[in-house]
Amino acid sequence: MSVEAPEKSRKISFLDRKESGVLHFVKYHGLGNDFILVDNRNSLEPSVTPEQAVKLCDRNFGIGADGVIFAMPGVNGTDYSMRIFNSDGSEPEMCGNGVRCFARYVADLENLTGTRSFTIHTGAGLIVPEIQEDGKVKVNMGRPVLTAADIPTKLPETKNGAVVQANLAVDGISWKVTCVSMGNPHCVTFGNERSEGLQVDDLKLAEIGPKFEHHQMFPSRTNTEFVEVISRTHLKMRVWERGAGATLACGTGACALVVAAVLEGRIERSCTVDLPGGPLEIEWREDDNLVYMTGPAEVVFYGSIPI
Ligand SMILES: N[C@@H](CCC[C@H](N)C(=O)O)C(=O)O
Repeated sequence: MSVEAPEKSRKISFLDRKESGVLHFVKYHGLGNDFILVDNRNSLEPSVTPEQAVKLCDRNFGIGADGVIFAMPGVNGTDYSMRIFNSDGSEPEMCGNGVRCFARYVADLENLTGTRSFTIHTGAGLIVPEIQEDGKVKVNMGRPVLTAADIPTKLPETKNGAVVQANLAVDGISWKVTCVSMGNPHCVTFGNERSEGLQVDDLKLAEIGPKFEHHQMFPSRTNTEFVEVISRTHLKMRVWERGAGATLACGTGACALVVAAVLEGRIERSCTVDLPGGPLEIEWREDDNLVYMTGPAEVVFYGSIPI
């Protein structure tokens, strides 16, 4: 693997390179949730297989990342399509931190500067990121899905057709969970029968996370957010991601937990979410039911690797 510093003068020539047998990529991160971005604008078929993605994401034997993201041609009139493989090779429908990185990446590929907005086709439908003047990316993340069958979860709907504070038994403890899909499934919990309010720093995430991810109540597995309420406009969370494990941030997860916290009557609709990698601003609008996420996306390095 070769690595190049992200200097402005070298970017264009690097991004234009296309030798066969070599993958040219740019690594980005959104609050430490890191991705290998691949220029796939010439095809709707990913140029990397799920098995290769697992190797590329390996932090000891590969580049190291939480996922591989492909910038593809748009469909149905959109500017681009985005697909992603998790670090275990599975393909999720959406990725919030990834879509912010995607916006910065395509702006770089197309040599665009200043404020820019793109329409992106994803497995979760149309997503619209906008690069702001300060370099942060504000994303229209669409509307949350709350019906059990569509999340999907086998847990019962408990409140107005949504799964709110349902009981989920994990290791003999009953957890209160609210389930939300932001295109991908999320199980959000603020506590269990032993402790009503979580202190998220005390959780043994690597022990408990996989038990939620693979729980029989989640037929497509699930991402799980463990949340501590700091105030009515401030939450703190740790996440166990489907297909990636403990990560430093999850954008769809931050959106899902704000929706869950509003449904549980814990917070206002506009909120700061502290993730291990830093804060995201999330707003769930009452008038049109859309969720907006604002946060950073940064280049880590440019690289090439034989494939
Ligand atoms: N980190 C992402 C979510 C990535 C997909 C997730 N692991 C899944 O399988 O659903 C985010 O920022 O949203």
